[in-house]
Amino acid sequence: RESRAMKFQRQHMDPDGPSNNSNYCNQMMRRRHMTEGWCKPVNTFVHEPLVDVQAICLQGNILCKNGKPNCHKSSSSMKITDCRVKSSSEYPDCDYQTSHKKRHIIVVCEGNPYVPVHFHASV
Ligand SMILES: Nc1ncnc2c1ncn2[C@@H]1O[C@H](C(=O)NS(=O)(=O)C[C@H]2[C@@H](O)[C@H](n3ccc(=O)[nH]c3=O)O[C@@H]2CO)[C@@H](O)[C@H]1O
Repeated sequence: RESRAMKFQRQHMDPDGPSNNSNYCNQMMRRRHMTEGWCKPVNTFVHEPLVDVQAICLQGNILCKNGKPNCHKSSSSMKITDCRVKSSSEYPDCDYQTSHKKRHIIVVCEGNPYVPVHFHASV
């Protein structure tokens, strides 16, 4: 059974990325198993060391949009890639728009150790 922390890493961590091609999302969304059963509509990959992303849980504690208190915003901006499914995309041929950005990210942290378990948003 995959832990929530490991699921976060599978879905959102790519420290060595991105390969600078427009097909990055199409490759990575498949490789990380987010195109099975459906094309996950939106997914962000973070191109920073895992320890830096884990450290966010000790940084800016903010209220989540759903009112829960366990969101944390990175103190610095981070290299990310937003993958957004194209309106023309038809399962199982999931086709994504790839957008490389530099943003502060907001993650949900939980558990002991207190680590990222969900990607909330980027700002
Ligand atoms: N405070 C909390 N405390 C504890 N748990 C909390 C809390 N809040 C949510 N969960 C839980 O998280 C789970 C989950 O899957 N949340 S999710 O919003 O749908 C994930 C989004 C994210 O994967 C992706 N996305 C989205 C935007 C973006 O820029 N980049 C990007 O990648 O799209 C997904 C859908 O938006 C769900 O079980 C919910 O109950």
